[in-house]
Amino acid sequence: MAGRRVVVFPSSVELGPALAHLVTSRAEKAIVSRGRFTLGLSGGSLVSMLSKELLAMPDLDCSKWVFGFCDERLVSFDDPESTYGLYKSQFFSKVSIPDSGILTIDPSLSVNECAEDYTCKLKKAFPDDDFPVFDLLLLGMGPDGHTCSLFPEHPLLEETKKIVAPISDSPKPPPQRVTMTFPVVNSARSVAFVSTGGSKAAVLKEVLEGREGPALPAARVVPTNGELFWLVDEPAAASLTIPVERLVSGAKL
Ligand SMILES: O=C1O[C@H](COP(=O)(O)O)[C@@H](O)[C@H](O)[C@H]1O
Repeated sequence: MAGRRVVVFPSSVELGPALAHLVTSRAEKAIVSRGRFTLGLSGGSLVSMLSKELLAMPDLDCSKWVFGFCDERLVSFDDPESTYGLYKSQFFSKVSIPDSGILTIDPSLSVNECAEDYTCKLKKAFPDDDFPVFDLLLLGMGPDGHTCSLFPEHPLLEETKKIVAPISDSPKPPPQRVTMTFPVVNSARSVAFVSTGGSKAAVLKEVLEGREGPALPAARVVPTNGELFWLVDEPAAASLTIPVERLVSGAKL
């Protein structure tokens, strides 16, 4: 697929620093062009890797960064399932970021109200865009091919109008969540999936090489004008037959 880069690293030891370089290089570029860097975060296994690797970057300056969430679980911030709560303890509490730089959900609301409230926050942060155009979205992919909280065969895959959608029947707990929709994901300037471990090998092949039946959610991420990276480790890439890139250690994306 044109414009898609599938980059395979021996392990997360090499992948992590490359991810951090990708984030900070896109941040520098965005701040020069637009005065700020807008970054959408995912949860799951990404949280600890990203937090550790960004904190290891010399001279990390997030004062002009605006963080949003590609999806979020509707639980209180001190619940171990809260993506914001995890980033707060592992990253936000360790760097200087103005409160206005983190766009959080309001977990006290019902799931429908929460999606509406988060839509308003994104519209306010992106007043010029019909769908918010993030500089970079970092995505994960579950073993079922879901990304954000967009799950296989779920009606939300067909959403074309909403910026943020509520979901009350997530097959992966917790059941109540809010998620960015595909129009937002595919409007981003850059999207990077991070996928590691042998448990992702079979689904990664289906997503990147195609499958019979409807495309899995992760395969529907095709930025309209933006760049798309798949950063994966060797165990996740084990079943791939398409050409991939293998960067030498320390190379930048
Ligand atoms: O539930 C979620 O799962 C996906 C994938 O997580 P992973 O642990 O398999 O990497 C994640 O991207 C999403 O943000 C999260 O809510």
